[in-house]
Amino acid sequence: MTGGGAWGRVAPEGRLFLRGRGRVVGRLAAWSLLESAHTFLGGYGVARALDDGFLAGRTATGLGWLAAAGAGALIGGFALRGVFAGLADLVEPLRDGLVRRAVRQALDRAVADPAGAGDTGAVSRLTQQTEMARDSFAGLVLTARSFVFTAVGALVGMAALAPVLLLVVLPPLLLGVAAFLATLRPLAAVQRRSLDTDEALADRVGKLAEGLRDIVACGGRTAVEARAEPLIAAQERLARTLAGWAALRTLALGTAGRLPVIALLAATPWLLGRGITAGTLAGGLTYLVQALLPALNSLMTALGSAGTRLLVVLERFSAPVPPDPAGHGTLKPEPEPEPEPEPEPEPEPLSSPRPVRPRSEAAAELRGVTFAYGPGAAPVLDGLDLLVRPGEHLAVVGPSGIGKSTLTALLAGMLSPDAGSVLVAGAAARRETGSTGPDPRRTLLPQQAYVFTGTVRENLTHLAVAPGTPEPGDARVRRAVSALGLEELVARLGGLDAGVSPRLLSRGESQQLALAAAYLSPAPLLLLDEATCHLDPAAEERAERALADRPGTLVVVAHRVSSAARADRVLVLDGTRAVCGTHEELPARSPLYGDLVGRWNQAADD
Ligand SMILES: Nc1ncnc2c1ncn2[C@@H]1O[C@H](COP(=O)(O)OP(=O)(O)OP(=O)(O)O)[C@@H](O)[C@H]1O
Repeated sequence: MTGGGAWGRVAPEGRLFLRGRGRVVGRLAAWSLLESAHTFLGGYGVARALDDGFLAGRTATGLGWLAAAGAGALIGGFALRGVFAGLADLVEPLRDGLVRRAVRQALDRAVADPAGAGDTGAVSRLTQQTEMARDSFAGLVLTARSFVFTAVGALVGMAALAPVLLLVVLPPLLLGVAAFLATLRPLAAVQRRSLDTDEALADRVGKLAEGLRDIVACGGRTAVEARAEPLIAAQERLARTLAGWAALRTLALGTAGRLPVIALLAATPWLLGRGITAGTLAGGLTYLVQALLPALNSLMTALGSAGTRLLVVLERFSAPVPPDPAGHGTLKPEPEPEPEPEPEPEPEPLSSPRPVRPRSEAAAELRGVTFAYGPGAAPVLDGLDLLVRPGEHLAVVGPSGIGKSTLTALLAGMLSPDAGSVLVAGAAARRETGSTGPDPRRTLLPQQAYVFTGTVRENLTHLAVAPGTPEPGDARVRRAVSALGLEELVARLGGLDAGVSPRLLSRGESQQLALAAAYLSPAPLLLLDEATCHLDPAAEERAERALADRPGTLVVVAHRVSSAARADRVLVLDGTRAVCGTHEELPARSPLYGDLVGRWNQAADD
């Protein structure tokens, strides 16, 4: 929406509001007229005091005229009292009307979307924004009225002193005011867009912050950055535009405020030549410097700040209430760029130009790894050796808190060992600081699945998006969906290009989407840290088999014995001891594993 559009919606309502309040406006105008008398007397008194009094040697007359000007100031003060009383009658009904409207909007939204998060902006509209509108409106009425009646008093005064003064003063004054007024609409439009973009950015960054750990762990930085960047760039552009308009406004203010004074001073010899007296000149300057310019200054400041603020706030109140199942409020961010068309032909999984491990080396290796969370803490892993073969499916089991997640974090390069080394594809596991984008060597899926607001397709392919690598094509995405058995879920969500709202998904459904994303990831090593814990045994089996069949190595932190039984080998963590072997041979070598299997079988028999 543009500022012009906002104005178009707000202006008729504003006219309607004022039309119903003719008497209040009339009372305000009457009090303000008294202010004009004050302005008139200010300049006229000075001119007469000089010409008829002090310069003519009649000091008493001069003092008399100055006293008259002073009395004008008293009248002005009295008038202002009446103005404030009238102002309350105009401003309070506006506030009441806005409060009523905010409540109606919140109710309408709740009725339109009973399952939604509700109108989250209603409280702000009811409190802060209503007060903001009231203050801005009061300030605007006060200054606009003051300017109009001061200008009337000053211009009538100049005309009474010598109409030729108007010839000199009016052109620069009108030029500056016109230039200033011309900046108002574009400025409001930019401010409105800037506010929208700022809110959209805050919304997006807030959501990203919630899943930051998972984004880093899953190597989703590039995909996430690609989505936030257009908003940041738009905000930067708007800030520059705003600064440009603000500079123009300052220039206009300077023209209207200072140029008439300079013009009057520059025209002094010409004016004196046409019989204008020193007192008349002093009176003209008094009108400009003491009345017109301060009033103009206040008006422009109020219009520039309170005016545009009022426009933006009122526009929010007059916004229709759209059904918003995602609960994102009524504001629209800058449109995001259309996604690039999908390149064809599509590459096969793992055949991307990224680093591919040589077949001969270990997929991952721990050599004498010791790790503790802190210098004084007991080590979680102590001298652990482990070699994960290329293409192997390894399950890690052990009691809660034994160090399974710590092990996957070391393999994911998120932690560094205190002693020993961790290698992935033959190189140190630690990710280089500053590296961005999906990790080309491995993908870690934590228990808390990362699903973001975007399309189903984006949620499935974000781990496969990297600079220089084409996105997976439709056929590959559908293969992943079918391998994981997600056809029904994808259909229910509305297809690959339908939007996903993470809060509407169950934890199991989120995990299934994340698993499909891992399936499409080209990284040769997949690390699943209880990433199937919200799936039923059948869905878990299907997912694990699909991921194990995918070219590459799979390490799974298993929370069911059935999951371990499917793996090529099982690593049992038991205290600081670790035993590794096949599901069949392990019960004889690890009492803990034997116990686990025994209890599992018994539960199955029951
Ligand atoms: N960030 C941390 N700071 C300090 N201690 C930690 C931290 N993370 C884990 N620990 C501790 O390290 C030990 C191993 O934790 P870890 O999460 O690796 O175990 P786990 O086997 O994965 O447990 P679970 O099966 O419950 O997830 C636990 O005692 C845990 O309390």
